[in-house]
Amino acid sequence: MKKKESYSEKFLQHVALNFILAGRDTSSNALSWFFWLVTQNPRVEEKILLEICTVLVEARGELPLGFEEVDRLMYLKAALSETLRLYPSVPEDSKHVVSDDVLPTGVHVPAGSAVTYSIYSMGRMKFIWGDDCSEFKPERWLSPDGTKVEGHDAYKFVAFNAGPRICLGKDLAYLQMKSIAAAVLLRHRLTVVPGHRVEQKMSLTLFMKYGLMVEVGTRDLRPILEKVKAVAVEGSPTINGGVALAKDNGHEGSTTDHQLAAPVA
Ligand code: HEM
Repeated sequence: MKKKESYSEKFLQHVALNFILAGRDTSSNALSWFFWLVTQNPRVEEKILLEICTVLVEARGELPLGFEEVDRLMYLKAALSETLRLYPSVPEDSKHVVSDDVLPTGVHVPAGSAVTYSIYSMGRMKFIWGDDCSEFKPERWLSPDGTKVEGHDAYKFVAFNAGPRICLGKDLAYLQMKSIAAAVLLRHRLTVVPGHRVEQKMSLTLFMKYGLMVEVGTRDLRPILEKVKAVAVEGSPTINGGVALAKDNGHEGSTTDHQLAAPVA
C-alpha cells in the first residue's frame, strides 16, 4: 500500500476524473433507457408507482425518500436491472492479455492480444434469459413472493462486470437511479414526443442517438393512492405478486391523499 503523501496531484486528478466519467454517462444513459421503457410499458409504470406510494404511505409521506425508503423499492430496482440487461450503459468491455493463457473453452489467448465480450449480447441471449429474453419484464428479477431482488449468478448479468473488477460504483448507481426515477415519476407523467425516433448509438457508452424527447405532464396520483388504500384495507400481502403493501400502520386517516400529494405536486 502506497503512503498517502506519495499520490501526486495529477494522480488524484485522474482518479477524480475517472469517477466523473465512470459515474455520469453510465447512470444518465441508463435512466434515459429506463424512462423510455417505462413510457412503453404502462403496466410496469403503475407497479413502480404503487410501490413508491406504498412506501411513502407507510413512512413519512414526503419526498425526498430517505435511504431506508429507497432501499425498500425492490420492484424499481428490478426495473432498473431489467433496463441495464437490455440496454447496458457499457455495451462491451475489453481486457488486455498480459501473458499467454487458455480460456475455459480451450481458446488460446496470446500475450498482447485483447479479449472483448459483448455485455449487450449477453443480456439478450435465449440460453441465458429464456425465450422471453427480448421482453421488458422486471418480474424476472424478483423472488417468487416479490419481496427481494434475486441474486442471479454473478456472471450472468454483467452490466457492471463481475469478479474482482466489478464496478466500484454499483450500489451508488442504484441509489442515485432509484432516487431520481422515484422523484421524477411521482411528480410527472412522461410521454415520448410523437414522431421522435429512439435509436441506439453504439459508443463506449450506449447512448440514445437523438436523446429522449418527452412531454412532461403533471402526475395525478389519486388512482394509485386509491389502489394502495384498497389493498391495504383488504389486507392482501402483495400487489400483482410483486410489491409488499401498506398495512394499517396506526396512521389510518392521518396519511391522506392531500399529505402525500402535496410534496410531490
Ligand atoms: C448504471 C451505472 C453504471 C454502470 C452500468 C457501470 C458499469 C461499469 C462496468 C461495466 C465497469 C467495468 C469496466 C471494465 O471492466 O473495464 C465499471 C467499472 C467502474 N465503475 Fe461503473 N458503472 C456505473 C456507475 C458507476 C458509478 C456511479 C461510479 C462511481 C461513482 C462508477 C465507478 C466505476 C469505477 C471506479 C470502475 C473501475 C473499477 C475497476 O476497474 O476496478 N461506476 N463500471
